[in-house]
Amino acid sequence: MDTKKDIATIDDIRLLVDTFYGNVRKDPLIGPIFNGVIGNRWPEHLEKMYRFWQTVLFDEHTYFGSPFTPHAQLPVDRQHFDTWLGLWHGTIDQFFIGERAAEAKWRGEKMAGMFLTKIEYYQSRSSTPLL
Ligand code: HEM
Repeated sequence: MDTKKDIATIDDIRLLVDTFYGNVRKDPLIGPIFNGVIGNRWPEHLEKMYRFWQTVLFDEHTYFGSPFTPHAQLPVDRQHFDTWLGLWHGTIDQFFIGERAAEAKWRGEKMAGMFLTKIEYYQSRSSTPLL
């Protein structure tokens, strides 16, 4: 029997975010990038990401910031975003099914696509982004 349910509470978001970044940290391609920048600030990053997804999925505005800014100068390309998305979709599917689960995947895809487009734009011009 399938006991999966939709993403419905902040505890669901915590479970999703904690498991996802646990997988991210262990990934050989993107793990070192995250760990290198975040270092010992993981609790702070996770708290921020709970608020980010709470804002995106539940329309409860607890996240304030500019999501793209910390990504602008990262040494990443399509492969890194594909890895990120593979882990994101895989973690969602591990626990959840439903409309919000589908929206979380779709939002992840949209943001990853937008970040990649901007990063490639800056890289192709070797310019410093206007933040
Ligand atoms: C390979 C892909 C990615 C890498 C390597 C990456 C890396 C990072 C790192 C290192 C930070 C922390 C910066 C810091 O606190 O010093 C960060 C923050 C963040 N990331 Fe990503 N990220 C990736 C993809 C994404 C995607 C696809 C999303 C959106 C769905 C996202 C959303 C965010 C948000 C909201 C923050 C917090 C921004 C703030 O400080 O307000 N990231 N990311």
